Amino acid sequence: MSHGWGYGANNGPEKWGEDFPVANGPRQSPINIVPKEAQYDSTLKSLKLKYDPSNAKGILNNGHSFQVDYEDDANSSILTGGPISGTYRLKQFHFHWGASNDRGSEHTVNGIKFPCELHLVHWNTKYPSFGEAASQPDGLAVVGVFLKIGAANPRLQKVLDAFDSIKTKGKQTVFANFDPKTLLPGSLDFWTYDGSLTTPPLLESVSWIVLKEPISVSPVQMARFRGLLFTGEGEAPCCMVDNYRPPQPLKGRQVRASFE
Ligand SMILES: NS(=O)(=O)c1ccc(NC(=O)CN2C(=O)C=CC2=O)cc1
Ligand SMILES: [Zn+2]
Repeated sequence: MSHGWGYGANNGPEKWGEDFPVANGPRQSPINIVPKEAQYDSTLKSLKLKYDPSNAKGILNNGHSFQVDYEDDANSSILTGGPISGTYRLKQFHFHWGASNDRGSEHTVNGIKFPCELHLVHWNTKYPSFGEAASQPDGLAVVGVFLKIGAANPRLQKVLDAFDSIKTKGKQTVFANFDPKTLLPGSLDFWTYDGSLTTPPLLESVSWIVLKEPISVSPVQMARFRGLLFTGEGEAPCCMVDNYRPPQPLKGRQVRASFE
């Protein structure tokens, strides 16, 4: 691709391998999760997420999604337990969604697509920085949460209310005092497998932790996600939708379940 990667016909997931050959690697993400083929692992610890809301810094439209960035210069917003060993720090969270409610998630369950998927991105503090960790096989841990159509989710409101300030690519605004734990479902039951970033550079450094229980989002709230733009101010507007990579080959990987 002579131009930057994206989700269009000329620069989308089917083309990423031209600039990022790891796209065809042995541990790519996302995947289709088949619960009946996941192995219950009683040695998996329960997930521990401890977030300090004051670590929230800002919210940014990066032209592929929007992300909420966190201060990560101390162990104040961390993930421990689950399949990982050691302490991983929250770096940012973001979402992937569809142009309509029949698609949008990256992971699927028995081939079912959800309209949206939340990713909470953490890096292993055994490495000096996110960038360093992102190039290591045990460098990152991403918690994935499915969103399903239902009642309006009041926990999303603060994020949605920031959209008017970050409509176009490159726009960002202050986003303070937000605890991402409020976005999690009641159960922390999860599936886990070794995978990758789902966007370029597609680095194979992610321990994926996908929660079984979805959270709700209303059709009106989903419509507001779709009001964001991939494009920058003054460019021909292109709605930020279908910013998801489809499931990738499992290539013999084992998916483990924290629950029976
Ligand atoms: N969709 S996903 O697999 O959770 C996924 C997660 C993360 C990234 N990339 C980054 O985090 C890039 N990045 C840096 O390198 C430093 C800050 C930052 O945002 C790409 C994909
Ligand atoms: Zn993501």
